Order: sequence, then C-alpha cells, then structure tokens
Amino acid sequence: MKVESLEVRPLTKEAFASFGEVIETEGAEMRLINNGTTERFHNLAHVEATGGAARVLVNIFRGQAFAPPIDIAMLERHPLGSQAFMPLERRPFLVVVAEDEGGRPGWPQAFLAQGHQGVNYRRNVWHHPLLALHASSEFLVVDRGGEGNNLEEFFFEGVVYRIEALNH
Ligand SMILES: NC(=O)N[C@@H](O)C(=O)O
Ligand code: NI
Repeated sequence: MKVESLEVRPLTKEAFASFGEVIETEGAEMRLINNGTTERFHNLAHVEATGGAARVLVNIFRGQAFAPPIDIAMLERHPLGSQAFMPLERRPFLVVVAEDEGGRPGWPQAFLAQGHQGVNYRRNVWHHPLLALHASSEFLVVDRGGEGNNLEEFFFEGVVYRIEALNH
C-alpha cells in the first residue's frame, strides 16, 4: 500500500470556495434584528435538497475523536443535496475534500477548521465523513432527506493519504 503524505492547511473561504462555504461570522453580512438586540449573520451557506420527496434535515452528529496519524482511505459525496457541519462545542475539526476527476476524487485536500468555523459541502462534493479532533464532539448537521440514494463512496486503491500532523 502506497502512503502519500497530506499537508493540512488553515480553512479559509477562498481556499474552500470550489467545495462549498465556510460558515463563520467573520466577513459575513450582519443585520441588526429584534429591536437591535440580536445580530443576524445572514445567508452563510446555500442548502440544496433535490430529488424525490426532498426535504432539509437538521441533525446532531456526535463524532468520535481522531488523532494523527489519520489515514484517508476513502471519500464520499451526496449527489442529491448539500451537507453542513457546525461545531457545537467549539473544537477544531478536520475537513478533507477533493475535486472530481471524471467521476472519482482527485488528490485530497485537508483543512483544519477552527472551533468557530463550520463548512457546507456543496451538493456532490467529495469529502471525508466527519473527523472530530481532541475529544468526542457534537456538530449541528444540515443535510438532505428524501427518496433515492444520496451517498456515493469511493475507496482509494493501493494508496492512502496520511495526515501526520495538524500543523496549525
Ligand atoms: N453518513 C452521514 O450521514 N454522514 C456523512 O455523510 C458525513 O459526511 O459525515
Ligand atoms: Ni457526508
């Protein structure tokens, strides 16, 4: 099995732009509402839910903690809807995505999300299932329910992509 080293970069809107949105208050449009008592950080992510009986689901995922070395052996995608993860316990977590190359993921890209950042994977974007860090952590997850198969998985053959350190 070939082992390729994967670097981890900080999660930024710009770096993540081709995969979806970064959910954070920084740089967001803020609207004062509720008679000035509440700041609304408006329209942070585009939620997509397509296909038969499509509806938007609000979930909580409690993810077990991963620690380096972390091997990325597979990625998945959801052809019928987007999927957003927002940390509820303000811990950093790992985001691994890849561009699509002819129906399979290209070289994975790893990002370290800070505890105040969430991500929204655009519909059909290759990503790794939840990778919580440091301790079991809960996330608010907004994704798609409905008919049909909304999960496509790809298992790399002969290679794993290893994250040796979280760097940041
Ligand atoms: N399967 C599931 O609901 N979770 C994954 O899609 C994930 O990205 O964690
Ligand atoms: Ni997913």
